[in-house]
Amino acid sequence: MRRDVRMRGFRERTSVEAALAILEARVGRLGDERVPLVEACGRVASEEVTASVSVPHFARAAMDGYALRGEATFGATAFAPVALQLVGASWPGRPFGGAVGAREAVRITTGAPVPEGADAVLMAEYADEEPSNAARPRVWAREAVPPGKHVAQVGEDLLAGAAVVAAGRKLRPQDLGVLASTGVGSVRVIRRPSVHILVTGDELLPPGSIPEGARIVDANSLVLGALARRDGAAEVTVTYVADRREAVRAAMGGAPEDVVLVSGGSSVGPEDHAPLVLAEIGEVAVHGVAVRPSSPAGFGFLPDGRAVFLLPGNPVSCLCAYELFAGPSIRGLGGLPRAWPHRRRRCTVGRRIVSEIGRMDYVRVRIEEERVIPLMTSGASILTSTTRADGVVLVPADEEGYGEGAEVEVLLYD
Ligand SMILES: Nc1nc2c(c(=O)[nH]1)N[C@H]1C(S)=C(S)[C@@H](COP(=O)(O)OP(=O)(O)OC[C@H]3O[C@@H](n4cnc5c(N)ncnc54)[C@H](O)[C@@H]3O)O[C@H]1N2
Ligand code: MOO
Repeated sequence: MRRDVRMRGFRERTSVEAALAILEARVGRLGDERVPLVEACGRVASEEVTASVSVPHFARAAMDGYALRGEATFGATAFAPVALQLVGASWPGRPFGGAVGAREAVRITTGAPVPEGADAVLMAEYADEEPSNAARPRVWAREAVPPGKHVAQVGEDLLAGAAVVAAGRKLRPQDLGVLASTGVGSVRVIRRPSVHILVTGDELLPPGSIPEGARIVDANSLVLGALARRDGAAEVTVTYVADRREAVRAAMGGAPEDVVLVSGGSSVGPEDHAPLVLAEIGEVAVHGVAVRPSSPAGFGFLPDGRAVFLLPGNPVSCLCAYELFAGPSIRGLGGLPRAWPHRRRRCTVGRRIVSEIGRMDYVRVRIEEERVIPLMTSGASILTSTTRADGVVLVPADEEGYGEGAEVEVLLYD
């Protein structure tokens, strides 16, 4: 779709739902790569991993004591202990080589292989060993142990063939431990997207500068970069682009990253080149959304299908447009859930939240004594409205806001 809305304004605006449906249909998951387990935490498994061996793969002692045949201890009590011949020892990594006979026992420590012939472990607390200088040392059992007692059977933790992680699993620290215990050293995970932030605006100075004259300091690249990393982006590159069409075209066309975020220049002013350039080199799918703020937001696609997001320059609009459209797409590319990652809290409206039918509203709110208070703010250039707020309430297009006492869900900023 080619259209130049500059200085004409938006005739119609796309609903947020329709815009999201386009993104869902067109921005799929990236391919996968193999990474060593030490780098796999937080990554999303691209395929199911099954255990090729059981864990443990040998029966092992769960207590320090004596491996024996449970039957041999039947009837043993503190008053009538049963004597067993001590024939050796089994240590973790250094098993007992022989077999345990009917009235024999082997000294064993936790984690050591239970020798052939033995089926139970008598805890050291219930045994008395004869001094080791005895010719044929014996151990006295003061308690009976049934067969199986204190023996971890083969596959008790995990059976060979069982699923260890499912495809789509965001790997937890303990997943890495289980994978390693089955002999796995690396895992296939979904690639994390790279993101290029194109910052337009001749008035902008890079972060770290002191604002002076008519020049202000770029805030959007920091906000966008941090949001993209939150959403799983691997690398984030920032480029400052002059408000000239050729410069915007060169930057947008030359970006090799998986996603391009354009900050500013998205609206209908004569210097708003980004939508036009995108239409020239690719396709504008949406420009102008029924949402406040960030109504001039849009997005489209480069010829190879990579998404370009047109984010309004006003900092709150930029943040809002990112959260609505770019965030779900970046998460989706990396195999993460598209839904907003914010914690949510249900609260009662303490002061009326005003909205307009026909557009979604992104309302910054404070939570005071569990009551939701919308921040009175004059516009989308007031970035401190988002630092003073505890979170945001999204009012759908078919709601006229919420009256005092209504229950709403707050998406928390922290
Ligand atoms: N005739 C119309 N004018 C405007 C409309 C409209 O519908 N019709 N929409 C307004 C709305 S809403 C917004 S939002 C802005 C969006 O415009 P742009 O995306 O073209 O943004 P800029 O003009 O480049 O900048 C707007 C504002 O934000 C400041 N800015 C820009 N980049 C940054 C940055 N990286 N860090 C901090 N601040 C930034 C910039 O200096 C401007 O003050 O259009 C309205 N106009
Ligand atoms: O939405 Mo503009 O996006 O209000 O400042």
